[in-house]
Amino acid sequence: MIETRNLRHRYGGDDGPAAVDGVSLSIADGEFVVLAGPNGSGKSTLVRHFNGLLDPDEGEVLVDGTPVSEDLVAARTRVGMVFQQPRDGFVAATVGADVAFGPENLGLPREEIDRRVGEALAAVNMAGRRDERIDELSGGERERVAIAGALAMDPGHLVLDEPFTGLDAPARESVVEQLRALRDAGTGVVLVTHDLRDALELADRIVALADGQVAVDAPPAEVRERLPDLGIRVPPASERESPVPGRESTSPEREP
Ligand SMILES: Nc1ncnc2c1ncn2[C@@H]1O[C@H](COP(=O)(O)OP(=O)(O)OP(=O)(O)O)[C@@H](O)[C@H]1O
Repeated sequence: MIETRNLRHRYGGDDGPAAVDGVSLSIADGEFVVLAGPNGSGKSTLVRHFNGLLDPDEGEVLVDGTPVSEDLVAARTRVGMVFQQPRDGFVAATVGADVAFGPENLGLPREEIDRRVGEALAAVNMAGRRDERIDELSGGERERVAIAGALAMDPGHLVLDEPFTGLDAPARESVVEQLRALRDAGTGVVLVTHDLRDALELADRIVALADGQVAVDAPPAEVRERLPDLGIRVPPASERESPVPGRESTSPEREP
């Protein structure tokens, strides 16, 4: 369980505007939450509190009932993060070495590290590719390696911040499939996006931010009509129900 209680975050000291402005949320184990909202609404700032990458100015964040500030290691073990455009986020040259980095830092025995790396790569359809160089992979494959790196920590919740940015339609579809499989295996997922094309049918719940506050928090079916008013693109029903890979490769609202 991830909980925020009246969480407030200001960049630039006490006088700065609140990027996250009094957010109270509970995310249950195994829940698939899509965190939506227009550019600058506070999504990335909010999720960076889930494992202590940022400190609250007010309020608190708890993971499994323990304040993140009291046990940073527990929060980071329990909540895995995959950042936007992971191109710069890799720490090793090869797939296997990169995915092993987190478990190695936990000080786990070599056999356990190997087991975790194998399972994590299998979960993202990258089994047998440990020795490949990351700089020779496609964007979608890199994204999957980044997800595997987070999975190797055996997290209860996986947080992905705009994982579809820069991916073409087949690569997006592949990442969506991995997320669906994770959800079905019981891993909680928090998917940050301002574009719901790929996400709506996966979500148990949509949380939409506006100006750092929760504007909507409800199951997808209940919120569809309200999202466009918040600047959130909602796919037409036909697009959601029968996605055709390759049909669209750009979105006017996607970031450059
Ligand atoms: N490091 C920073 N320093 C100062 N202000 C920041 C910083 N990071 C974000 N902000 C500001 O905080 C607000 C929320 O930004 P945040 O990145 O959390 O929003 P977001 O919803 O994730 O946006 P996007 O969809 O563009 O990624 C914005 O006004 C942004 O300009």
